[in-house]
Amino acid sequence: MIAKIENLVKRYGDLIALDHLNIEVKEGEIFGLLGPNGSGKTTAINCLLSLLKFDKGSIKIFGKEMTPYAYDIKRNIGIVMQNVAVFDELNVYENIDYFCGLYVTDKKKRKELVKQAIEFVSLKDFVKFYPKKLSGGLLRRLNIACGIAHKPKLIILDEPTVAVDPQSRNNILEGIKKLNEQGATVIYTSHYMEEIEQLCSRLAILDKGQVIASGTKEEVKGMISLGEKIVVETFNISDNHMDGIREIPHVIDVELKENVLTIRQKNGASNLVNIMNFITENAISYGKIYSELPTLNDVFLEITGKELRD
Ligand SMILES: Nc1ncnc2c1ncn2[C@@H]1O[C@H](COP(=O)(O)OP(=O)(O)OP(=O)(O)O)[C@@H](O)[C@H]1O
Repeated sequence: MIAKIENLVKRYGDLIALDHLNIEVKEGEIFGLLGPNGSGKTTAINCLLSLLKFDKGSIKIFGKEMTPYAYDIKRNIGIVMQNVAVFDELNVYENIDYFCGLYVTDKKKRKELVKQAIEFVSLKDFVKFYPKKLSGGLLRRLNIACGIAHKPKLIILDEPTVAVDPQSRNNILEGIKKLNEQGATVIYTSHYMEEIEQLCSRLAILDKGQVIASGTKEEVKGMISLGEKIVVETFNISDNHMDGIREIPHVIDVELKENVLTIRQKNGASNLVNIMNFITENAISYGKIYSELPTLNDVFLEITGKELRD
C-alpha cells in the first residue's frame, strides 16, 4: 500500500469536512477521488500531505507515518495543486529548475530532468516565457512540470484540469497516463466523472466528507440496483409501445427524450435481445441502438439522490 488514510476526521469549527474517511492507494495505480465541489477532496489531500492538521485518524505513506517533518516521504511525492503556484519573476525553464532543485541538487542530473519535464508537457517552445505571458492551459502545464520534474514515486494532482481548454486537458490526461506507465503511482481528484472513468483504475466517491463508494469502476457500478441502459434512437414510438417495454422483465424505467429512448434495467440483467425482439415485432423504426453501463453519476445519484454536478 502506497498511501493509507484511516478514519480521518477533519473539522473546520462546527463543519465536519472529513467524516471518518478511509482510503487505500495501491502501488502502481491511478487512484481517483471523485466528488462534487465541497465534498472534501482538497481537505483530504492537504491532510495527506501534512499541510493541514486533522482531528482524528492516521495517515501512512510508503508504509510510514506521515508528519510535517517526514522529509524522506515528501521527497518522493510530487504535488500539483488546484491553484497554479509558480514564480512570476522566473521564466518557464527557471521555474521548473527551481522546483526540481528543491529535491535534486546535482546540476547535471537536474538539467536532464528539467529537459525531460519540458518535453513531457510540450513546453519546449515556451522555455523563455514568463508565466504572465502563458495561456491558462500552458500555465497549468507549467504547474504540472514543476510538480513532477524530480520524478517522484507518488504524484498527487488536485483538479488539474479545471478551466482548461480541451486540447490542454487531453495533453494533461495523456501525460498523467504516461507518468503512471513510467512507474509513478497517481492520486487524482476531480469532479468530472468522465476524467476519472478515462484515467483511473480504482476510485473513491466522496460526499460530505465520507466515502460513499470505492473500488474498481466495475465494483463501484455493481453497487447500485441500476444495471445496463439500453438506448434506442427511434422515430415512431407510441405511449402503448412504451408501456409494452415497461412490462418486459428487469426493466426499471423507460424515458423518451427528443427521439432517444432510454431503457434502464436492473443490475445483472441483460435485456438487449428482448428489447430488440419487441422493437421488431412492433415494427418500431429505429436508428442507433446500443447498451451502456451505468455512469459514475448514476452511482452518485442512486446513493445520494443528487447529481454529481449540480
Ligand atoms: N479553511 C477552511 N475553513 C472553513 N471551511 C473550509 C475550509 N476549507 C474548506 N472548507 C469547507 O470544507 C468542506 C470541504 O471543502 P474542500 O475544499 O475540501 O472540498 P473539495 O471537494 O475539494 O471542493 P472543491 O472542488 O470546491 O475544492 C467545504 O464545505 C468547504 O466549504
